[in-house]
Amino acid sequence: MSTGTFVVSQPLNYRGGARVEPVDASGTEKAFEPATGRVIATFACSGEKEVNLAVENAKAAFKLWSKKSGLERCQVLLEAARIIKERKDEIATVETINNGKSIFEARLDVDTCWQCLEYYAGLAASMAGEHIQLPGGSFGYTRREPLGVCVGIGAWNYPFQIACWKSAPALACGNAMIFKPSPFTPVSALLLAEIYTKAGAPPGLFNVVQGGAATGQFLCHHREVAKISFTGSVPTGVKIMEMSAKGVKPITLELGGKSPLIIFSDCNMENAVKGAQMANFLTQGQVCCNGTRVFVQKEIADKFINEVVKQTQKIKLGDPLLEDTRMGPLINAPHLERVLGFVKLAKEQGATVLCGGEVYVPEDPKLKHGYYMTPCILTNCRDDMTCVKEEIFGPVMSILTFGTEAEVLERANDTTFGLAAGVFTRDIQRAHRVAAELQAGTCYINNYNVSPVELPFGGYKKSGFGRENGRVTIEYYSQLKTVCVEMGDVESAF
Ligand SMILES: NC(=O)c1ccc[n+]([C@@H]2O[C@H](COP(=O)([O-])OP(=O)(O)OC[C@H]3O[C@@H](n4cnc5c(N)ncnc54)[C@H](O)[C@@H]3O)[C@@H](O)[C@H]2O)c1
Ligand SMILES: C[N+](C)(C)CCCC=O
Repeated sequence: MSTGTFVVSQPLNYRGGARVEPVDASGTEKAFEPATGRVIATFACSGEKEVNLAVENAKAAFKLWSKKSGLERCQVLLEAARIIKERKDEIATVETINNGKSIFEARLDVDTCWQCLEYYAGLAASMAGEHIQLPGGSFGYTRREPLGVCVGIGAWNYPFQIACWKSAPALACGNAMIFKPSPFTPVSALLLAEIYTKAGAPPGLFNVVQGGAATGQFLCHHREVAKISFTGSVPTGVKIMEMSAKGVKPITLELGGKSPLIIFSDCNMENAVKGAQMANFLTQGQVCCNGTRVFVQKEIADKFINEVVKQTQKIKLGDPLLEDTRMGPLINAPHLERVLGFVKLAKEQGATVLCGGEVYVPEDPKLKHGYYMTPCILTNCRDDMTCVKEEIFGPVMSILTFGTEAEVLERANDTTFGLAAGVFTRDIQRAHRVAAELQAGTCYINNYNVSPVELPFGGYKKSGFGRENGRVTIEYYSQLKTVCVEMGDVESAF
């Protein structure tokens, strides 16, 4: 498949094990190919009736699935992981076309998806409660039980990955899921739905409903939805929290960030430069945990800046489906305008643009309506500038300098966000001391933005709560029942 050729003609909702059109479409949305600006799908948004039907389908599947043993659930997840691996190139291609990230990156994303399914398949088979001995031969035991119908709501930057990171632990624990992708990236979740069905999941176990805020609200308010896992911005996260409070529903919130990356003078310079690029330019900078506030110790600031600018200017930008491309277009025209607006404001507030920050028009004529910009590095930044305080969600790195460890820690933590942080140093004691002090859900030492599925991922402060990946996520998709067993007679108080 090449850029400029893909169109979706099949329905984009999935329920009861098949693609369907919503029964009560309320408005339509268009999905684009950011590389060309072409419309690749026009789809109907789901209304309340369609959401109700998805919940009914999910409930029916939950009845069957929740009775299965952990090993039986493990087998289905392993088969789904195997199919994802087998169809890796196809899934990555669809992701690249609809999101704009390079095919090189999209393939890495797909790896984190089948790995996630394999990981939770393993945990499904070993999930167990406890047995507790009580006086007189009585005893108690705990059962780890599923919650029921869970809702997943996703952002557009990692469409397939978000669907997998939510559904794999949910299904492993015995739940059913209804997933609502971002209306910007509706396509790849359907591939996951078909894969689960092919792998042996009962019809209705994993459903997809399309739409925007209104569809999301129907899902969140639904009486029979037991849990919501949300990935998106802080303002929407606040709304999700309000809706879940009304129904007393547990939620996981994976929200935005403005993470610090601290580079000490004793770092390995080559790795620090690579780390800063990993922290800022994956998926065109549209990454929640990006380390966009790059604090560099004064002694090495000039050398670091020269090197990071040199390496950034070499990044191959263009058609995201070409093998050697490393950065594609941003998600859409309004978002590109927004990111360019941040660069303009940064200049007005006194920052210096060392490279990039401009619209890029590739030579290939079919790409001329795409949403490209050159990766940008800002220096002469201050902590009070908008580019340093707000999540830009684009390829814009702000460099700040610092003197001491105490000073940089205070400045790094001076944010309402707390998703991630990073430190580059050769001093092993300092590395762990700094990681312990950073107020962030994930701290990287001498690397950035790697995502092993074995490690929990999630935020501190306004970046959210709850975790994805890792063993702990089982806690967020299950509940504990205590069974208390009397082996003697009742000693009544009356
Ligand atoms: N922490 C993480 O793991 C993580 C991962 C990816 C993205 N993000 C964050 O996501 C944001 C970018 O994504 P976005 O622009 O899609 O976010 P967004 O908040 O605009 O939308 C996220 C999802 O919520 C839905 N939605 C919007 N309003 C809703 C409502 N009132 N009720 C229910 N659902 C509603 C949208 O349709 C979409 O599916 C960034 O802030 C980024 O940092 C966080
Ligand atoms: C895979 N990453 C790079 C850690 C991103 C996770 C999801 C954030 O937007």
